[in-house]
Amino acid sequence: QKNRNLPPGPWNLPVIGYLAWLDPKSPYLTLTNLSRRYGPIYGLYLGSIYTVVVSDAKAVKKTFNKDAACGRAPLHLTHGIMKGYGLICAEGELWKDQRKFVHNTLRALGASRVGQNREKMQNLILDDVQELVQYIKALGDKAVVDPLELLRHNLGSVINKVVFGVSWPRDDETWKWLQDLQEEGTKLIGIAGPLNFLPFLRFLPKSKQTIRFLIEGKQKTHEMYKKIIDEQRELMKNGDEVSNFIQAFLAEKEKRRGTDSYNKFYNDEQFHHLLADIFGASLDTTLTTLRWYLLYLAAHEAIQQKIRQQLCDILGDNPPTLEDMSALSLLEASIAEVQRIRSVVPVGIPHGSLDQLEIAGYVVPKGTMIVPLQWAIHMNPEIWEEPDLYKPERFIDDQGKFFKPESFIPFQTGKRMCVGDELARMFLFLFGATLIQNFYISCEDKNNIDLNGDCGITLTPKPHKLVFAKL
Ligand code: HEM
Repeated sequence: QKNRNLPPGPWNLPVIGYLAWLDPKSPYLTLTNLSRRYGPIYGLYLGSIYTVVVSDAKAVKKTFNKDAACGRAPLHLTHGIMKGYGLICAEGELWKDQRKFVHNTLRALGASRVGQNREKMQNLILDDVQELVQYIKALGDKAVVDPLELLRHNLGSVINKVVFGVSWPRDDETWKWLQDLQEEGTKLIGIAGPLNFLPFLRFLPKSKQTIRFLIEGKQKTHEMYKKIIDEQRELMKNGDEVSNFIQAFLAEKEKRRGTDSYNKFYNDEQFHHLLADIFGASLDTTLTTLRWYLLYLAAHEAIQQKIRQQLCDILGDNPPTLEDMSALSLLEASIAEVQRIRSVVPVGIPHGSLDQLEIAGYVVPKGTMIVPLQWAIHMNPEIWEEPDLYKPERFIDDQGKFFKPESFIPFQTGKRMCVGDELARMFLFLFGATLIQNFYISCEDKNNIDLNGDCGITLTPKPHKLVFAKL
């Protein structure tokens, strides 16, 4: 290692590397412990894949700003199953083109800090927020519910409108099927982790079954997309302004007619993978963050009351709007603090090196998986005093304003940072503020509040119920 100037790291077994010692339920904890021992940049083998783990926010930023670090890790999931299509798994020219297209489309649809469609997007979200509030109120003065299904329907409903231009009722069969598939798929991707690193596991019957489920699920959703795309194509004939992702893609494809990119980047295969990526990347992450947020509010009733007081002082009885965001510093801070204390992607979304590159003086070879270890960064006691405590005031400056410390990277940083961060901020703010304004939220069993998560592709709260008491 010294001769090749690789980062330090633990001893690895042949073939399986460090996988034998990785806690399968909480791999982020094993990796965090190693970072305390070997430092903020260390290397190890996960199966056959050489991996560099970075647990320093500055180093993540510097690294992920380099073109050579903008690839995806050489995993079976990204390269074998998704075949490099879509956005999350794409690389090179395809990634650059589609990233720009997705970024511009989100802005044009109103998911941006400024612009005329911001209010349109806000109203689209608020419609579903209000529907959720009415639904919970109809369940009784003190509704005891698992927030998972409620939030998934209404968050998903906004996302369906933005991505597909479709709005399904709560009990629609296609919508239920899509949600179940998404949940099962996410679970299996988590379980299929070792498949990514140990190619020979793919030949075991159990693994074959998992891979078949993922591939069949993908094919079935793509079939469904085809029908929705045809409907949207018809609607576009009215000549109205583009109002969702499908229409934006069709319009962009038309613009590219006669150029190389028409077939290369705007083909059906890419289209379907891209739709699945936007849907999956936005629903899972915002849903999980909101679930954690409500659970933490229920477990910290005094903090919840302080946030409600600020809402009342600033808004009175008016519903929240995005204009109010900067004045509601405690609300913003309490959301950020939950994103810190329960990173929804605790090991981060890994990158892959497209070329040899330098990270903090070490030389990292081409084809390395680079892990931005969010958990270690967000729970580092040298940066965050008493990191295990929920303290929204960490994100409030001397003037009482919300601020983001450099070591806070739930959306990661650099050239490949989450493209939907603004949309996520809108979702979390509008759903969070409205629910606190309308309900007193508490835990069903106050003596048994479990704030530990289950780790698949995301870190999710364990199944739980909350009490929503009407205010
Ligand atoms: C709280 C909510 C969210 C969190 C915590 C989150 C987090 C992340 C992270 C950590 C990445 C990896 C960035 C990297 O590779 O460096 C990512 C990528 C991505 N996110 Fe999000 N995200 C959220 C919401 C959304 C939403 C609402 C959208 C909707 C458009 C979205 C779309 C994407 C896409 C398409 C990528 C892939 C970008 C690329 O590979 O270039 N995300 N997200």
